[in-house]
Amino acid sequence: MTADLPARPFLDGDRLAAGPPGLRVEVVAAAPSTNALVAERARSGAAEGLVVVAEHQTSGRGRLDRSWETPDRAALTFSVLLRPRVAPVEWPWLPLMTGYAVCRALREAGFEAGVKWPNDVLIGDPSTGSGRGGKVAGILVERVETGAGPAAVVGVGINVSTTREELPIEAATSLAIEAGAAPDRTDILLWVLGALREEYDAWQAGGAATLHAAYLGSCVTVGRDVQVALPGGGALTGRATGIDPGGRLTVSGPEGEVSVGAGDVVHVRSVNP
Ligand SMILES: Nc1ncnc2c1ncn2[C@@H]1O[C@H](COP(=O)(O)OP(=O)(O)OP(=O)(O)O)[C@@H](O)[C@H]1O
Ligand SMILES: O=C(O)CCCC[C@@H]1SC[C@@H]2NC(=O)N[C@@H]21
Repeated sequence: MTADLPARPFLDGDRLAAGPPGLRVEVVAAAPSTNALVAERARSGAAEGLVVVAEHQTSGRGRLDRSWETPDRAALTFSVLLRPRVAPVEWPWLPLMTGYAVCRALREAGFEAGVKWPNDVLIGDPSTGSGRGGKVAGILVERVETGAGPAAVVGVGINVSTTREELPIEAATSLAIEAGAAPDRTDILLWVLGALREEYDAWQAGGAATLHAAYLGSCVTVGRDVQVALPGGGALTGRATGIDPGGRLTVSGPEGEVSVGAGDVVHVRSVNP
C-alpha cells in the first residue's frame, strides 16, 4: 500500500518568515490576481509590507489590461503593498525600481539580466546561452485609494519552471529554459524582496538619483533605436537617449527630444536590434 506523500512545498515558509525586515509573506494556493487580492487588503486597511504569493494565478493581468499567463506552480506571481511617503509625482519610479530589483535578484542567481523600459525584465543572450533569451518577468504597479491614503500595489510575475510550450509568446523565456533547471523559488523570492526593500528605503530617504543611475546601467532600451507605439495608433521613432528625472523615456528623433511616460505607451520595440 502506498501512502499519499505530501506535495513538495512550493516555498520554504520558515525561510520566508525570517525574510527581509518589514515584509510579511503570505502564500495562497490560488488567486485570480495577486494584485487584485492585495488591492482589496489595502482597502481593508492592511499595513505596508504585506506580500501575497499565489502558487497558481488564474487571471493575471499585465499593463493595459493584457493577460499574464502562468501555469500552476510554474512561476512566481506575487504582489507587495507599499504606502510610499514620497509625493505621488515620484511614483512612476516604482515599476522601474521593481524591475531593477528583479534584475539584481536574477544576477545573484547567476543570470545575465537587464531591464527593458518600462516594465519588463529580460535574461540571456540568444546567441550564446543554452536557452534563447527573452522576457522572463513583468511588473504591474497599480495605485489604490484607501482610507489611509493612496497605496501602491507592486505586482511581479517571473517565469521560473515554465516550459517553452507553456509560454504564451515567442519573445518570452523562463529561468529553467535559460539555465537548464529551475533555481530555488524561495531564494529568488527572498532576493527580489530584499533588493526591493533596499531600493525602496533608499528612494524614500534620498530620492531617485541613485536608483536612476543604477537603472540606466541595467537598461537595455537606452542607447537603442526604438519605435514607441502610442495610444490612438501613432508612433514615435528615434534613439532612446535616457530616462528623465520623472522616470520617463527620452527619445530623440525627427521631432527633437520627446519624453514619454509608461502610462502613454502601448509598446516599445527595438528597431534594428
Ligand atoms: N508568462 C508570460 N511571460 C512573458 N510574457 C507574457 C506572459 N504572459 C503574458 N505575456 C505577454 O506579456 C505582454 C504584457 O507585457 P507588456 O505590457 O510589457 O507588453 P509587451 O508586449 O512586452 O510591451 P512592450 O513592448 O512595451 O514591453 C502581453 O502582451 C502578453 O502577451
Ligand atoms: O508584463 C506585464 O505587463 C506585467 C505583468 C505583471 C504580472 C504580475 S503577476 C503578479 C501580479 N498580479 C497580476 O495580476 N499581475 C502581476
